[in-house]
Amino acid sequence: MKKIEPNWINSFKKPLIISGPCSAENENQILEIAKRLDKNYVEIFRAGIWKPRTRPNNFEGIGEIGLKWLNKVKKKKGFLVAIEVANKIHVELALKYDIDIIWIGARSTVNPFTVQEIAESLKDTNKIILVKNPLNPDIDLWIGALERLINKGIKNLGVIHRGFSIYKNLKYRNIPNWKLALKFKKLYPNIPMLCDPSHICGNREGIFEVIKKAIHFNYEGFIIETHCDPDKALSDSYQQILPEKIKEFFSKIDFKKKKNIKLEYKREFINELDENLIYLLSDRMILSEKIAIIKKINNLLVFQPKRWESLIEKYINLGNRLGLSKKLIKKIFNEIHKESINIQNKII
Ligand SMILES: C=C(O[C@@H]1C=C(C(=O)O)C=C[C@H]1O)C(=O)O
Repeated sequence: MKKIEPNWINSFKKPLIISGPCSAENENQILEIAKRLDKNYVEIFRAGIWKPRTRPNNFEGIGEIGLKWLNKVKKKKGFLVAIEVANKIHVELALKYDIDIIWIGARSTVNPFTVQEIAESLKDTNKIILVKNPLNPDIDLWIGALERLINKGIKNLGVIHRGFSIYKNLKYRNIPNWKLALKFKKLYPNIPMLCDPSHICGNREGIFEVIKKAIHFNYEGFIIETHCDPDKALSDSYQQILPEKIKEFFSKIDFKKKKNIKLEYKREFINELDENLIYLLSDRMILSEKIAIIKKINNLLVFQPKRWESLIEKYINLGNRLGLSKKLIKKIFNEIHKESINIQNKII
């Protein structure tokens, strides 16, 4: 990748906060959210105009009229405005309505044809272009998207870590990969990196915990979804927070208090893995309950020595291959098995 000069981000407060609704729904909603966002914290107003929904027949965005509402936010409320684009027509409209910041969504970053089309229609723009990570944790795909934009003379670039798609939701809707994002940062230190806690979490509860982590990892900014009535939002209602929450949270953060990043980063990894272990254990015990119901109906014994012996042998071998002692595997799985038997005995 060509060298990128340090840049546009310096003209904003640190951290840069982009906020606003997942989707523009109506003019009142847009103006109300803009009114309630504190401009001492939020400098850029976001709103989805075209929404890439997983299943059809959902609200797929308000379209061009929403760009007029964003112009009002710009003129009346003094925010810069940001939207997502996913094709040439979106780009043309974004430029026509003088949108200041344009981002490419995760579902577009995965597709080089889409990125190429967007890059060509943005050719030589001075607008700020942000690229969300692709759905799958493939750093080259992310870098490739930036290269396509750079090749078309686009200079004001940034990236957004919005987490990666997973088959099964454990704690997150899209699991953050801090390691991959930090690797990116190391490779391209002059490209500002923002964090999108709303899409990482997929719920309101975890958002500020994710922001705190990202602050420790030196992220330059955040894109956070806000709505004046989150429960009634037409898209992603679970993850939007009230506009006032932004000031409430950021006013309490001491940005000078930095922790040891290397240690924090490793600890973060451990916490993440431990939490996933707990989620998996919970799933495993739920399955034991279901098995107990089947055993009850079929008059079977709870303890199945043959199955248990074959399982423990298999696990010891797998542990051995992965550098874990027989003693450890036996200890852990004996406890798990004991608990599983207790659960089943209560049902039978
Ligand atoms: C879950 C079962 O019941 C018991 C519990 C087991 C476990 O938790 O791994 C395995 C065998 C049985 O002793 C089963 O029969 O598969």
